[in-house]
Amino acid sequence: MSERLRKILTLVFVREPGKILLGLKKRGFGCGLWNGFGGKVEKNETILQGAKRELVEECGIQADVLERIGLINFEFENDPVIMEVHVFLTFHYIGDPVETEEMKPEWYKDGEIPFNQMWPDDKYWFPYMLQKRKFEAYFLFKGMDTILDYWIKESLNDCCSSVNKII
Ligand SMILES: COc1nc(N)nc2c1ncn2[C@H]1C[C@H](O)[C@@H](COP(=O)(O)OP(=O)(O)OP(=O)(O)O)O1
Repeated sequence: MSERLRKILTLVFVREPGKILLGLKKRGFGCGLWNGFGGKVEKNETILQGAKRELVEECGIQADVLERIGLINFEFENDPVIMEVHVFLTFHYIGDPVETEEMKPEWYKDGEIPFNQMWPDDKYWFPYMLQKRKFEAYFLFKGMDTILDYWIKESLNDCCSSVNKII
């Protein structure tokens, strides 16, 4: 997998005890689905900087400390690009969530997460993230709705990625 083209993205979850902040994506990739906050890492920024920037841009929340909790590689059938998504978590943040052009934020209780309006992979790895168990995962999609193959393991390497990045 290391020789494939990769798009590097972030995905950030803001937590309160027993609650999680999700955003309804209002445009672009994943439009109409609830998700964490994040996006493409830009040139000249680290993955962590990208994660913090996207959190501010998408819901107005500033988090100085983000814990890297997961790494998910997504592959879409007939698409040569691997999406490498770095998942972060924070309980420490400044500001109240605000609606932006890209996301409509809302708090959900841990037991009331709307998996039927989320990416189909989420129900597999959310339990790790909610329990603060570091994980790595891989999903192969056919279209946007069907998972053809996947694995999850409870561990997370320090190193990030690979050759042939496109960001
Ligand atoms: C395929 O399964 C996915 N599941 C989940 N939960 N999240 C995913 C999946 N695929 C991508 N994502 C995440 C990763 C990012 O946080 C966003 C996509 O970011 P986007 O393409 O919107 O990036 P931006 O830089 O914000 O894009 P624009 O500014 O160009 O709109 O979804």
